[in-house]
Formats: sequence, C-alpha cells, structure tokens
Amino acid sequence: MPDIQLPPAFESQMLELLGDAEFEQFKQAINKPSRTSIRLNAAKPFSPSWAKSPIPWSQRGFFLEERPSFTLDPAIHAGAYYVQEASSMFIEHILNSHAIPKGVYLDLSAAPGGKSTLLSSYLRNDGLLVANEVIQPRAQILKENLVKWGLGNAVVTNNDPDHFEPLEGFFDLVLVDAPCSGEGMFRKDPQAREEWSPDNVQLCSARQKRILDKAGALVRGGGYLLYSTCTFNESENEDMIRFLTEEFAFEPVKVPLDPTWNIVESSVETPEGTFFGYRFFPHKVQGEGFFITVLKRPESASTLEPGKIKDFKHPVLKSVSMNEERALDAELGFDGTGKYYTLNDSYFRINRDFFRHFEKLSLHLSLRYFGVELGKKQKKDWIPSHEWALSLLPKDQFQSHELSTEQALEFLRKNDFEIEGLLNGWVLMTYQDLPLGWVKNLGNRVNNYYPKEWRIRM
Ligand SMILES: C[S@@+](CC[C@H](N)C(=O)[O-])C[C@H]1O[C@@H](n2cnc3c(N)ncnc32)[C@H](O)[C@@H]1O
Repeated sequence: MPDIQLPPAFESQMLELLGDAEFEQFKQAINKPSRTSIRLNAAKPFSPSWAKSPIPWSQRGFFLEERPSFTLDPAIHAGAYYVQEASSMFIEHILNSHAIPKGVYLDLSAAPGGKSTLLSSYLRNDGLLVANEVIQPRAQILKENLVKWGLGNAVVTNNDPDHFEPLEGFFDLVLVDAPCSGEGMFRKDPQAREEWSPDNVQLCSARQKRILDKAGALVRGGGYLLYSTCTFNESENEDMIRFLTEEFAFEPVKVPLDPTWNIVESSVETPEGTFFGYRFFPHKVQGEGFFITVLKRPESASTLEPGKIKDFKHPVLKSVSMNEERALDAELGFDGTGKYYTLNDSYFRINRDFFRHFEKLSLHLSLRYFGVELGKKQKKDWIPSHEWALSLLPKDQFQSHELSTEQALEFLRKNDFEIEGLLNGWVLMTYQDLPLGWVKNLGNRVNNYYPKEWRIRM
C-alpha cells in the first residue's frame, strides 16, 4: 500500500503540534491499519470468544484481532454489541471516574449513535437520554441503533441546536460530539483527507462555536458539558474551551489518567482557571484521533425544572389513563414503572420517573422515537412491534423459538424458512437467547415480520 498522502498545510500544522520526531511516528501510525473494536451491551448477555483484549479505559470495550463480517453475525442485529472506535469509549471512563450524576442527558449530535448507546447504558433506569440528530436520514439510523440497543430510556429527536432554546438549564449532561474537519479519521477515511483545508478548519470552528453557543446554555446548574471532536487542531479544540468560558460560567474538570494509556492532556489558561483537554493520537493509543474536554456548570447556574403539565395536550401523542395503564401492566406482565402514550394507535412506554421531562421535551422538539414502541392492539390481541422484541421488556405471553446461525440469517434476510413445531400465533425468534424479531405462524404458513428496511442483503 502506498503511503497516505497528507495535505501539506496539515503536515505543517502537525509538525508544529508534535515536533519532528513525533510527527514521523504519527505518519508511520496512520499508514498502519486501524484496530477494530466493539463495546458489549451489558443488558444483553453475550460473550463472544473473539472479544479477548480489553480496551483499558472501558469496562465493556474490546479490541478484535481482525474485522469479522459483522453483518453476518446475528448478535449485532440483536443489539448485543456496537462496533465503536476505541478512543470514543473514553467517555465511559469520564462518567465512571467522576461518578457523574444520572438524570436527563442530551447527545446533541448523536447519529449514528455510538456515544448515545454508551450514555444509554450508563443511565439504565436512572435517566432519560435525548439523542438528537439534525439531518433527517441520519436521525433514522440513530433510531435504529437505539432500538437495537433496547434499553428503552432514549428519546430520538430531529432538531437543529437552535430549537432547544426553550430547554435552557434542563439537562444534567450535554454531549456535543461536533461535526469537525476529521483529521483523526485520515487513516480510515480518504474523503476526510480530500476535504481537508485550512479554510475548512476555520469553517468547522465557526460552526462549532454556533453549536456551543446554544449547547452551553442547556446545561443545568451543577451539570456537565462534554465537548469532543475527531480532529487534532487547536482551532476546533482548545479554542472552543476558551469560547465556552468566555460565553458561560463553567468550572474545569480534570480526568484521572493512567500514564500507560498514553492519552495526552493539554491545559488552557483562562480567567476562570485552568481547563483540560484530552487528545488521542494514533501513534500513542490504539484508536483513532480524538479530543475531549469536560466542563462543569456552577451549582448557581440557572436550572429549568420540568414542572407539572396539568392536561397534557400534544398534536399527535395521547397519554393513557391511569385505569388503562393498570390494565396494560397486568395484561403484559410489566412491573408498573412505566407510563404509556399512544401515537397513531400504537402504544409506547417510557419510565414513569421521567414522564414530566418527556412531556416537556415533546412540546418543543420533533420526536422520531421514544421509550419502547409496544405495538397495536386489535380487540384483545396484540400486534407486537419489532421495537418491543428488541427491548428488555418482558414478552412472556409469547412463545419463543431459538434459531441456528443459518436460520437466524435467513430470518434477518426476511426470507421464508422452515421451522418445525411452532404453536399458532406470534413467535419471538431468538439467537443465543437474544431476541431478533417476530414471525407469525398462521398454521399453513409462517410470516416473517422482520422490518423490510432493516433486512440484510448479504
Ligand atoms: C461526529 S458526528 C457524531 C457521531 C456520533 N456522536 C456517534 O458517536 O455515533 C457529528 C454529527 O453532527 C451532525 N451535525 C452536522 N451539522 C450539525 C449542526 N449544525 N448542528 C448539530 N449537529 C450537526 C452530523 O450530521 C453528524 O451526525
């Protein structure tokens, strides 16, 4: 493979940042293939034999020896793991090392959803994640990935950062994983190299300021802002720390590092004190280029409580009466911790602890998905949704059937295939005990209900 050609202006920039000797190591590193890594979903037990080398700053992240054909592994379609670049998993270490309080989190630039699945796992039942993506088709992919992850604690929205203005001071944590010039992706992504220019860096930096100008105000008193990019230059990184501290009251947060991790800490002096950034260089860590900083809003900063909405009125969402909720819990074998809504005759469930937050959000944002969609009711029968199949919610009233790898792949291709010994009705298909979706046995034939738009084509 010929050496990767780098834009000359980028070479000068990196030489300045790293010095001669280290720049040589950097060039050598980006000419080597990147290492594939995955993060397991703790809520969906699965221990592949091929996940042996742990990523030091992550409890569930593993490097793989080679890149398998993920599409042909049914477990990935069941949400048992997510393919994620190792440096990004550092967010897990930030959350755990500071025991950052759970609550209502916002991932403002969330698609395709790697960091949202991480935040969703951290929050479990003690929080609500708003995963937002401004570009509509990307919001769809984000929804799909969170549905597969299955924790039911996320709301997917499709909004511009400007639309969040009525929610200033509402979030316990805001993550801005900003669109950037992508210098850290040069090894993996030739397009990032072709599109790079000093002018583009300045354009990205101006856009990041516009995003942060909104995002900074969304964090409640005592809450946290995480800002990250996959680029190395200071204009898109340290300059954003300066900008945030000029525009808003923030306190610095230092992240404890193990020196063997080789993550490079930078410091930024401001009138508010010394702030910190963390850089991942491919010649120092086994991951792609990444930068992240953590800032904390002072306790005295303004906070927006969700308040009590007396009569929840929404153009398309309807809340379900208490009586019907009790009946649903009894019928479905749920534990009573959920609150239900209907949308186009389909039932949705969210964690009751956060329903006030959810209702407030729903009045300001463009919802693409929330909680778990359960499906529709026809008289006494349920037409269960695919989302319910992939969620952690009980599905005890349905029979289930374990598939072999070949059968699971046929199911995921949405092909018809022979299954012996099924009772009539809805049957949950599982692979290594992980739910994959539904079939309906009509007696004379079995219909495959895997969503058409998700089917695999290999
Ligand atoms: C680095 S990617 C996010 C990756 C994602 N956080 C993950 O871990 O999977 C940046 C995202 O920002 C979105 N974006 C683009 N322009 C934006 C803007 N003006 N405001 C907010 N987000 C924007 C892009 O569509 C893209 O999905």
